[in-house]
This record gives sequence, C-alpha cells and structure tokens, in this order.
Amino acid sequence: MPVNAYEVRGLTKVYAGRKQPANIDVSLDIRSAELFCLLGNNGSGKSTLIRQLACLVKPSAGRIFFFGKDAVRHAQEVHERAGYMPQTGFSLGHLTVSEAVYFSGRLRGLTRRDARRDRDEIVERFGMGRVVKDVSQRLSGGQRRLVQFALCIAGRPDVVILDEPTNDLDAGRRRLIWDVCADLKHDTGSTIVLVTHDVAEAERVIDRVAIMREGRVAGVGTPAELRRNVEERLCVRVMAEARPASTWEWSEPERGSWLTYVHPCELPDFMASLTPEQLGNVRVEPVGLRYLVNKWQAADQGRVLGGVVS
Ligand SMILES: Nc1ncnc2c1ncn2[C@@H]1O[C@H](COP(=O)(O)OP(=O)(O)OP(=O)(O)O)[C@@H](O)[C@H]1O
Repeated sequence: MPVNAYEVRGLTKVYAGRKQPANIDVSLDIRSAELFCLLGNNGSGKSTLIRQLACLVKPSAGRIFFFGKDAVRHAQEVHERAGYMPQTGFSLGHLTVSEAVYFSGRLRGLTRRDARRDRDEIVERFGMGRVVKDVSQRLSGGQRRLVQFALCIAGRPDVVILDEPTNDLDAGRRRLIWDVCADLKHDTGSTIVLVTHDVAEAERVIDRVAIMREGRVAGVGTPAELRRNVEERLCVRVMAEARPASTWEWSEPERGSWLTYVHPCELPDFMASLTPEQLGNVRVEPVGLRYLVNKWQAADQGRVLGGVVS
C-alpha cells in the first residue's frame, strides 16, 4: 500500500497566552497524490493545522507523520519536500520574478539547467512574461499572489500546501490556479493540501475534504460521502430575469441564475409551481460542496463522520 503523505494523530495546538486550543485532538490521513481541502468557518483552526503540516509551528501534543517519518524530528526534510504558500505575506520580494522562481527551483534540488527550464515553463503558463524582470514586491497584489504560488510549486515539490491561494485573484487567474493544481497532481503525483473559501470553484479538483469546526475535525470524506451524510436535497437552478414566483427560498449567486434546494419528494410540487418559460430553463443537480459544508457546520457538535478517516 502506498505510504500516506501525512498521518496526523491526536494533534492539539495551544498558542502561547491563549486558553482555547486552536486545534483539538485532530486525527486524519492525507493520501499521497490526492487534493485534500480543509474547509470551515473563520477561526476554526485550518491555517494552524496546515502550518503544523508545513513544520512552521510545533504541535502542543500529538504527532504528525510525513511519508511515514515523524515530521517534527525531520522538519528539514519537510521544508525541502513541501512547498507552502501562506495566506498573507511575501517571500523573496527583493528578487525579480525570474530570479525568485529560478532560486526556488534550485532550493528544491533542481540543476541550473532544470531550474531555468522549470522557470520558463512556469512564466509561460502563468502569463508572467511581461513582469518577469520586475522586482516582485513592486507588482500588484494579484500578481504578487500569483508569484507566491509560482514559488510554492517551482521544482514540483512532493507536497504543495496552499492557504487561500486564490485570494485577491481575478476569475481567470483563479481558474489557472485550480488547473495547475489538477495538473500537478496528475502529472507529478504531488499531494496538495488546500485551505480555501472558494469552495464552489475548487470543487472540481478536490478529492477529499475535512470540515473543521472550533479546532476539531467535524467530518472527513469525499464530496459524495459527505453528500450521503447530510439531509437529502437537490439543487435546482432556474435561469430567469426575475425571481421565480414560488414559495421556495431563492438566492441569486450570479445575475439571472436563481438557486433553491428541494427535497426529492417535493420535486413534482416544485415543478408544478414554475411557469412554462421557467420550466424550459430549469436544471436539477446534486447539491454543491458549499451547501454540504454549511449543513455540516450547522449539525450537532457530536456528529463526526468516521474517526481517523483515511
Ligand atoms: N500566532 C497566533 N497566536 C495566537 N493565536 C493564534 C495565532 N494564529 C491563530 N491563532 C488563533 O487560533 C485560532 C485558529 O486560527 P486559524 O488562523 O488557525 O483559523 P482559520 O480557520 O485558518 O481562520 P481563517 O479562515 O479566518 O483564516 C483563532 O482563534 C486565532 O485567533
């Protein structure tokens, strides 16, 4: 059986001067070459957990195994094999984009020639040709974010740890990030550990998620497994100028696209409430991850899907 990228056991983190732990007895496995996403409300302990996975913060109790080895004892190996992109902050800002990407590849053990090739590929794929000679810290917020992502994946590390990578990025660049993550996983076999609030966009590339609540893991599973564990609902989308006139609660996440959630038993009544024009523009689909996470967050504290779930 392939070794898991991470095995986390009974992990607890209490920051100095704080009474409330940021992580409480967290146990989970992250498989090699999977895209694993941590979801949860602000302050639920996601960043704390991934900073410990990146060996930037020491656990107060519990253990982390990185490809079978104790991560704390082998922190240097974790730093070499895992790229980390923080939620905020900026590294190598005094170098040009070209130098920073090249240097990151070299730090991950690439030869000079391979680091140059890697840099050229990244610059081309990320459309950074125009800014390649600019000093990174003088770029716009979105460009700097993309450069941080580039530094994190330069040299194609075994593990890529991303904390809100799409913050401050426009739609095209957000899509680029998800595409690159999917390619890294398929082509290089990298394991990707991700924290994001862009759940709807990331869903297409996610293999499994852990839902965090108040420092604990409240559930781990594939989106399909989570879907089976929450109240059954279908997502109904109607494309219309105006809010459909029916008793269901509607939201309009994009202009002209109305969403509601319907129990399968209610579907005939629901359809009967629509006008012929709306019926021509209706789509019924499984509920998305965002809905599942909200439901899961609202569920009883005690309800945990599995124990150590691998
Ligand atoms: N360096 C620190 N020192 C003290 N407390 C901290 C530190 N970093 C985080 N915390 C606290 O730990 C708890 C968990 O924070 P963390 O940043 O891990 O949550 P998060 O789920 O990533 O939140 P967000 O979605 O807002 O980024 C919070 O109560 C936070 O105030």
